[in-house]
Amino acid sequence: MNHSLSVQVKVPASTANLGPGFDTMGMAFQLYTTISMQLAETTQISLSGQELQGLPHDKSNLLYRVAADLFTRAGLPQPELTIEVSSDIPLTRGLGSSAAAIVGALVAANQLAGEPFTTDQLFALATHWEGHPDNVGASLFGGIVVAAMPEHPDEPVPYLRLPAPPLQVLVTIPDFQLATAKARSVLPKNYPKSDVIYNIGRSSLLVAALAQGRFDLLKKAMRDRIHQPYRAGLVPGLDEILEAAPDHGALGVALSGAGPTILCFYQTEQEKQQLSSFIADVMAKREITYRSMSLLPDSSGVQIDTSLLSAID
Ligand SMILES: Nc1ncnc2c1ncn2[C@@H]1O[C@H](COP(=O)(O)OP(=O)(O)OP(=O)(O)O)[C@@H](O)[C@H]1O
Ligand SMILES: N[C@@H](CCO)C(=O)O
Repeated sequence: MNHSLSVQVKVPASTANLGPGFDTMGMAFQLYTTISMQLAETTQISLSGQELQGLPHDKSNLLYRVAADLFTRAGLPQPELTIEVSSDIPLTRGLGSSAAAIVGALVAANQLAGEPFTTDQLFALATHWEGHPDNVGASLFGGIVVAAMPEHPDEPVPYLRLPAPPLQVLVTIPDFQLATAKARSVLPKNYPKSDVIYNIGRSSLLVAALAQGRFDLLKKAMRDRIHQPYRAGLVPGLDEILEAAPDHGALGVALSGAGPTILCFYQTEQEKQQLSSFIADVMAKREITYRSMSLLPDSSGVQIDTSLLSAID
């Protein structure tokens, strides 16, 4: 355990699924949560920024629980920690806030614990906490990560990373929260074979299209029958935007993660303007307030900055 180390990590937001790649594909964004962590006499958690309002300041905070679990798994005593966190990632909106928190807490705690775990082991731990590898993989490695759940909990997460595509993303973030657990509770237990085949075809095509830069295929490859149709009832306007955004400038369109954020890929300013006014019309018809952001993919994944406290004292 390194008592004199202070570590700061900067973790990107992410989108999951990209349409058909349910629980399998993630892409990181240049929008970040920053976490500083050091060993202390008593645990203190300070949160700054609008996005983190209402989260707990005690040991029930997700960041502390994840960090403390890493210490236990490393055979170390429960730590007392000073944690400072600030975030620009909207909470519970489908932009991977929980994945960024989990990845940040694991990576920071691993540094303080003397790096007992490899990055691939941290990926497995993050997947265990989040329940699926898509958002956490993107936050950890950056770019696009394609990953599958391991067949046994002790096995590594099989994954491949693709470079971030040279595309921009317009995210439409409705002014309401949608917890992942709720958005998963509306999904059926079983699917018709035709829907499963539909999604296998499209997610395979999507990975190949992204790998070869064939962005003309995104419109067709990003369609989905496994989760978006069931979640449409929770996200007003989603159906219409999924259907018509490609006719209004989108190269491809999907629900971001579990929603309610909707993402559209675009390349030119003209496409962005066209999309923005189409989405404004759809949302106005349903009286849904929202904010938009233009985001770029992140290629770096989690970034670690360590300093010895004695050096800065
Ligand atoms: N920085 C943070 N510190 C502590 N807890 C956090 C932090 N960020 C997120 N969380 C926890 O994660 C919850 C949100 O997780 P949830 O999976 O519902 O949404 P999301 O991760 O933003 O969206 P999605 O998984 O669809 O991309 C918050 O309610 C909070 O409990
Ligand atoms: N793949 C997950 C992402 C949200 O955590 C879902 O769609 O439920």
